[in-house]
Amino acid sequence: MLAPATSSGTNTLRSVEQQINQLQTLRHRRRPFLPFPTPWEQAYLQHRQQRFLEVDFAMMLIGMVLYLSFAWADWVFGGDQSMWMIAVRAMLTLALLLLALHLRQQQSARLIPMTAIGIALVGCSIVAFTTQLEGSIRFAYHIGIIPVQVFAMVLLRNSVRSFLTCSLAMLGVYIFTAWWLDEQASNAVEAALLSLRPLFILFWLLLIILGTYLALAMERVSRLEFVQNRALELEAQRQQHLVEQLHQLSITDGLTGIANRRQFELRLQEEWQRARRYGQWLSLLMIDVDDFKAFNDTLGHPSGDAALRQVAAQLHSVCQRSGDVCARYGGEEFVLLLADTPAEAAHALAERVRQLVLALDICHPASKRAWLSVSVGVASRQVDGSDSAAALLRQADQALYQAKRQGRNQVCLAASSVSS
Ligand SMILES: Nc1nc2c(ncn2[C@@H]2O[C@H](COP(=O)(O)OP(=O)(O)OP(=O)(O)O)[C@@H](O)[C@H]2O)c(=O)[nH]1
Repeated sequence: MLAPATSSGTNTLRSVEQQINQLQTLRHRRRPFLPFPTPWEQAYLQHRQQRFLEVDFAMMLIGMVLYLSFAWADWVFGGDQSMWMIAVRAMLTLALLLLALHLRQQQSARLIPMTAIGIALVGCSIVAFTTQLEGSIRFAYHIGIIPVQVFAMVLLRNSVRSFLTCSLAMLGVYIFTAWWLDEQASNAVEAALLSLRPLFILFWLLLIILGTYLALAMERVSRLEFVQNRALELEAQRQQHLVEQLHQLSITDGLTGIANRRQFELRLQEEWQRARRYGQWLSLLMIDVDDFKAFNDTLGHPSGDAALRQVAAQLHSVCQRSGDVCARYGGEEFVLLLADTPAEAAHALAERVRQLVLALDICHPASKRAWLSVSVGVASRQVDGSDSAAALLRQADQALYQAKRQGRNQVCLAASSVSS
């Protein structure tokens, strides 16, 4: 029967519509940050990853090359400390490169948080270098933290959380180190530079505030774009479900849930053509409920409807093969189209159908048999170019008429079926 398929389609449609409504609510939220429910958050991270992966990865490589290239400064100004500073630079760059390559290959959504950790480590390494250097040159290393902060602004532009965590971690380490070491100036220039440190921290803070604002705006745009794309995808799914449902409705009988006459006529033409191509047998059973007007008149139309549904279910149960079609032809008349089935097999099946309906034990007070029964007309032919599907239908109808004339509750095989 077609009805259950339609109801599962309705459930899917409802779930798609619920998601569209949820997305609409999200879209109209005024808050600067747009968090998603967990499954969508995962999908969003994946989407962001795919969109920016290549461009961000190139930027990371540039950052690593720049960081490593400053080994020359360690070599020239590092004095006794130069070797370990270069070693730290090289090892950190190598570790970050391997990690970035791995996460890129995995298409992992952790690339952004890992980038934040990597940038924070680079920043901390520069703070560590400043603690080891002697003389005024160490203040050039202090300034070196600013390009790192700018890289954080660029690479973490779509993730406020990662940007803030990374930036505040670097600033925190810097302030803590400055306070803990309590550096002393050895000349007037150093004293002037040390007195400028609060200003430096203030500039840095301004940079972080600016970066946070940019990241919030960029992330919001990126999330809204994701919501919009998802809504479009779901809308396309909704349209497709609606078209499928409409199609199902157009080929289904509303009362019984089996195929309707329209669908039967289409399938009859298809099966007729197929049988003609392969020279196969095609059989048609026309089934009519006996004395149904009297049934309705005595038990009422609702009981008549219920009886028709039960009969349809029995008929449907005998259609086992994919080429078989069970349809309501109209009123209390049904048809079974049996592909690749010769006359004897069709006759046997028709007899089974008749008995199955009797076995329903539906009481029919106005019938002389006392139980609801059907008459069946059977027409079969081995299809060639000499005849038409309409002729097969006519023959089945004539056989049904004969079954009615002979007293109902019986099966009649069309004469033409035997001679074929
Ligand atoms: N309850 C109900 N009755 C229907 C439906 N479609 C057709 N009928 C009734 O089926 C009856 C068919 O009556 P007839 O064509 O006179 O045939 P019959 O009484 O079955 O007599 P025979 O076919 O000669 O045995 C009519 O009373 C229709 O109203 C339906 O969907 N529901």
